[in-house]
Parts: sequence; structure tokens; C-alpha cells
Amino acid sequence: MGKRTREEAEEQHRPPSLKPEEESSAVRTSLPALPWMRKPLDIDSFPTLPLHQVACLDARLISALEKVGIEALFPVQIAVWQQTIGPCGSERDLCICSPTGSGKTLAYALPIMQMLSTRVVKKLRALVVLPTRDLAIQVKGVFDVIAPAVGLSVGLAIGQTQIASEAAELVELPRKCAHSFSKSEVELVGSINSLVDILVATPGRLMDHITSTHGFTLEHLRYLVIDESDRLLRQAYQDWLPHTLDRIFAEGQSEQPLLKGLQRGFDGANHYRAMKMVLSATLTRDPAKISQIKLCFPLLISASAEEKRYQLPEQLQSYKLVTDADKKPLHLIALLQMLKGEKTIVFTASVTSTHRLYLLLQCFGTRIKSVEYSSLQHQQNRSKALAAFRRGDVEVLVASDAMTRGMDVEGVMNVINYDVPVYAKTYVHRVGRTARAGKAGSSYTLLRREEVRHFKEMLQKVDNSKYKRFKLPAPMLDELFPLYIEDYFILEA
Ligand SMILES: Nc1ncnc2c1ncn2[C@@H]1O[C@H](COP(=O)(O)OP(=O)(O)OP(=O)(O)O)[C@@H](O)[C@H]1O
Repeated sequence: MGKRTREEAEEQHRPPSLKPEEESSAVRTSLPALPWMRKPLDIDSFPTLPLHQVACLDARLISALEKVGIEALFPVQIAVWQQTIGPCGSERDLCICSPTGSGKTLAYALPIMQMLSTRVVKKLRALVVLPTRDLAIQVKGVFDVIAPAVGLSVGLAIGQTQIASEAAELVELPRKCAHSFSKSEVELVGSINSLVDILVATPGRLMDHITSTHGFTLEHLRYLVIDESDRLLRQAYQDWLPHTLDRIFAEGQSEQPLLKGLQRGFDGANHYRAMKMVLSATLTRDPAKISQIKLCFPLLISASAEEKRYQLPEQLQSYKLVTDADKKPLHLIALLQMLKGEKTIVFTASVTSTHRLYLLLQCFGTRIKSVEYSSLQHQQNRSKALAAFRRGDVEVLVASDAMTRGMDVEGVMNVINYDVPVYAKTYVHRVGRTARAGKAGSSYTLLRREEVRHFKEMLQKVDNSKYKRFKLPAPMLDELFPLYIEDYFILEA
């Protein structure tokens, strides 16, 4: 079993009171501290465009997209397309802040595949970094559906297998050379071929390949994508970025914007610069964090008009249920009964409360079929639970915040915050597991009376965060109470 990613280790051992840091209040002013972030390119000014009307979109990509039911590109995808491939394609680094479920993955994947579709020799030219294994597997799945249509190969580096077998999927060493040769001997022995054009990786395993996989090089990189960037720029991951940037620029890349390149985009000359795309629904505005990325002539592409820090999906309906602490489990069970037949994710505050709540729901057997998802489980079990939930074998997934970011499961109708998130950022990513791609979805937050005020204050930072009070029918609670008491105290014993 590969070692836990930093994210998993961090989540597992983080005391409940120590949540992922929210940006310090110093940067949460209405005016971003960085001048170039004050005039974003407004995503809302772009249309949803049918594929055949997207300038320069390769016909092979159109047919690959149509095969998976995609008929048009969303506004964020059009905005990014225009800044990379379309009429004003340029080599500016892009920071993209767009709500959860708005299609950020394809926003960067499409231009990358289009630009690399004309490559002659296979080299590692695009690197996509994500904070967790399951997210990386999901994003690779998006590339896998489309990349073959334009003859591109996609690799995965997440530590699910031994590094030697993973390296063998990424780099083809000359026959005579074993993994153990020193790097200089390998170079002497003969040319080393990359087996992938695009690599999707988690930070830990990326570092392993940079430091120890012979023939693994970033010298040909054209795109560096940092997805869920505010998570990746946090303390726990910090060493991967400087090492990666050093390796990119140490191997012949120019850090400076190239005037010619800027005017005409990639003009076929061989003096490229690795273009960076930095994305999140809760993109950081913190200059100290942004400066780590060494952005070049950056452009902010953002959905919200900046009067609020974060934006929720337009189709999301939000509700709150106020209850006493000892009745929260009963209210959850009653709510899940009401939502029966709909895919629902229940978020708790920690891995231990995820497990306890899962055990309680097990007492209700067939009434509520659920699985648990947290870094308390080994990767295989977590992936099995997610697969069962994706297939619809079970309709309730009890999850810690390991499930919060980016995970895209078709048909999730409801998100329940069993424990109120401490930070608005966590709230945005949790409820963003539903109401995706313009579809409808609902969020329910269970609040103890003493939490109502904090919850209201927290939502000050979130746009369109209207929520209604939700009351469960008393007869349902009365009917469930005896059953609940019996099971709950068994569990408590
Ligand atoms: N142009 C499109 N047409 C239809 N569906 C799309 C389109 N683009 C993306 N989708 C679908 O929308 C869903 C959300 O896409 P994606 O996961 O890229 O969103 P996101 O903005 O990255 O969300 P998050 O911030 O939560 O990571 C996915 O199921 C994806 O298949």
C-alpha cells in the first residue's frame, strides 16, 4: 500500500479544533491586495457556447466531447479557451476562480489537449497537480475520455503502486538500463523516451519521481496546472512547488514573458515558457501564497463580481435545521428517511465522527444503506466506497472533509452538514458536491441553537447564500424516537 498522501495524513491527525486555515483576515478585504486581481476577466460575461461555434476547437475533440454527452462549453471554459487558444490566445499565466461544479477541469484540459494535439514527439508537456489521490484519479478519467481522440497519452502518479512500476509507465529507459543505474549513466546509455504527454499527480509522488526516477524530466513542460490551488498552497504541501518550479526553469525554460510569445501565443518557435493555470472555487487572494507560484503576467478569470468572497452554484437550495445536540442523530435519520431514493452526502467534522455516525446508520440497516469515506480507511476501501456510491448501490455516503474538494459524483441531490464547518471555504466546497453543471441540488445544515450565530456570520462571505429554515414533521420524529433511543444507547454503551 502506497504511503498516505500528505493530505490524508494531515486530515487523519488534525485535531478537530485545527481546521484547514482560512485566509487571514488581512487578505479578506473587498479589494484584493494584488493590483492585477482587482480587475478580473468576468466569467459571467461569457456565454455557454455550442461546440461547433467554439473558435478553432479541433473536430476530433468535438466528437470525443459529443460521445460523452457534452454539446456546449460552459462560460468558464469559453473564457479560458479564449485566453489560451482563441483569438487572443497568449502566454499569460491564468488564475481561475469559478464556483464548484462549473466545469473548471475541462476549462484547462481542453486547451492543453488542443495545443498538444499537433506534437510530433511524445514528451511530458503538461503536468496537473491535485491534493488527493481520488481527485487525481477523477481528473485523469476526464483526460482519458478525450486525449486518445487526438493521440495523446496520459499518466498518473499518485503512489497507488510501487514507484518503480509507476516509473515504468512514465519513462521508457533504454533496454540495457536498469532502474538502479545512476542518472548520468542512464543519460550516457542512450535516449530516454517519455511514455506520456500529460501527467496527473499528487505532490508527494511527483516529488518522488522528480528526485529519483531516471529520465523523468520537466524540461519540455508547456503547462503546469495547480488545481484546488488554495489547498495545495497550504503549509502541508509546501515543498513540492518550489522544487517543481526550480526543475522546470532549471531545465532550459524561461521564466520571463516572451514578447513574441505573448503577442502570438505558442508560435511554433522553440522558445516556450511553461504556462501556469491555477484554479479553485475558493481561490486564495493572499499575496504571500500567490507569490510562491512565480506567476508571469497573470490574469485573473473570476465568476463573482467580488462583492462576496465566495460564490455558490446558482441552482443550490440551502436549508438549516436547528436542533438540540442530543437530538441531532435523530434529526439526521428522519431527514435521510425523507430524502430516501436520492443520493446524499453527509459531512461530519472529523474521521472519528464519520465512523461513529456510519455505525449509527448501520443500526438502521436497510432503511438507510450507507458507506463511509475518510482517510481512516485504506485507499482501496475508500475507492470501493466511492465506487459503490457512484454506481448507486448505496444512496448515502458519510464523509469527512477528504470528500469535500472537487469530487464529482453524478446525481448527488443533497449534501447534509451534520457538523457545521468552521470556515466558509469548507462550507462552499462541501455544498458544492451537489447542484453541479447547472443541475439542481439541496444542502441541509444541522445546527445546535448555540451555532446559529456563527453559521450566519460565516455565510456573510458567501454570495447567494440564501437559506430557509427546514422543519421535520413531528409525527416522523415521534415514530423514529423509540427505535433511535434503543440503537443510539447501544452504540453509546
Ligand atoms: N461543457 C459541459 N457540458 C456538460 N457538462 C459538463 C461540461 N463541463 C463539465 N461538465 C460536467 O460538470 C461537472 C463538474 O465539472 P468539474 O468537476 O470540472 O467542476 P469544477 O468546477 O472543477 O468543480 P469543483 O470546484 O467542485 O472541483 C462534471 O460532472 C462534468 O462532467
